[in-house]
Amino acid sequence: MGKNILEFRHVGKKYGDNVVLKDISFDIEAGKFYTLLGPSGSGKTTILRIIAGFDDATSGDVYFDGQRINDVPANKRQVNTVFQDYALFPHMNVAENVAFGLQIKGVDKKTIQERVHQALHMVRLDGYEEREITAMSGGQRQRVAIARAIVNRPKVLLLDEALSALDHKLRVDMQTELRQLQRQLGITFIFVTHDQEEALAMSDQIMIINDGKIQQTGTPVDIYDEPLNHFVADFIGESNIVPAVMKEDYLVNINGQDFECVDAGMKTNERVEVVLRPEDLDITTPDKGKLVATVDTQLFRGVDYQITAHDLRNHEWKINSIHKTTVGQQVGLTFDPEDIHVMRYNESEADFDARLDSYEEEE
Ligand SMILES: Nc1ncnc2c1ncn2[C@@H]1O[C@H](COP(=O)(O)OP(=O)(O)OP(=O)(O)O)[C@@H](O)[C@H]1O
Repeated sequence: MGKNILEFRHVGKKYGDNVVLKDISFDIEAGKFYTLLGPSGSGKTTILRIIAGFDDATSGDVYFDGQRINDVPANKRQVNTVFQDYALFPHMNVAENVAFGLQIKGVDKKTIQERVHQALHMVRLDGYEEREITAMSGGQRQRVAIARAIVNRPKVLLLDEALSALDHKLRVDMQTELRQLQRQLGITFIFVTHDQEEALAMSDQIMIINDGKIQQTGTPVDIYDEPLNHFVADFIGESNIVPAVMKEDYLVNINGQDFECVDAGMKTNERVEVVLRPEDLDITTPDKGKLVATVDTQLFRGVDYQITAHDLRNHEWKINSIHKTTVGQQVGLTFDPEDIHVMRYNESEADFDARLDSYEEEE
């Protein structure tokens, strides 16, 4: 484990009666690329604002490099922010925009010039010093905004939906660039997005937030393969999420049938949810399938077919397969027991039983 640059301990935030963050604790390791991922209104920007010092936590403690910083003003923190709209000064040229923060701090002219030069070089904008902001493209403005933030040599760079104003192609290019820049600079990036593909592609660690609570923190692979709860499994990628009951440590009853699974440490008769990703399911003949289903839709996607099918209990399954089917065809669904991911069920038992009942009644 590396050193923590930032720690939240039981941080809560309220605006009036509106509870926006609920007892949030996490550690941010120095030099890594973190992504805060969650739906609109989940509290991502609020976390960034508390880190930057633009907003106060209502309760709890925030530590930066081991020091409590709740009362340290924004301009005294070693943190810079790249905003969604970049917030550049339109009446200044590129170099003046990047130099602004250093001028405010009273840094001497020669040093400013050197550092502006360096910062523009880092974002591959050498030679653009005199260019007016209004004569720069969206992607170039994005780079100026990043240069303006890194020129201060912050220990942590916060990026709030920093790529969302760019078109798709440029956005994908910038994802690679940002990732390279972070490695080159070796500073901690905390990137906010509601785009899961962006989060999976860029991050060392993803923190999934919903409803003011951290739902799960982990590497992209952890989050995708081992979601902790229904929200995470549903939010990241496509999933089949099915209520099920544990029979033994390694046996789970799905849809009235027992399936071997990896021992996930659940109790016998525990109510669980099972996640099977569409790419983990495949199509075979009905006699060879673990489940029998009827194809409802099929979409050709170049590399494979995206298929939906309903089983004998009328439950819908999403399958990605290289095997072509026809709508209305009866097929078998296969999967490898190792790909069954079992999750603890967080809702009340009554809710679960109602869901299981309705599922079984569909027969
Ligand atoms: N200054 C404020 N006063 C009152 N409520 C606020 C204030 N700022 C944010 N909120 C509320 O706090 C909640 C979380 O907002 P926040 O901006 O952190 O969400 P977010 O996850 O960043 O969303 P988005 O992806 O839409 O930017 C929202 O319900 C929002 O309405």
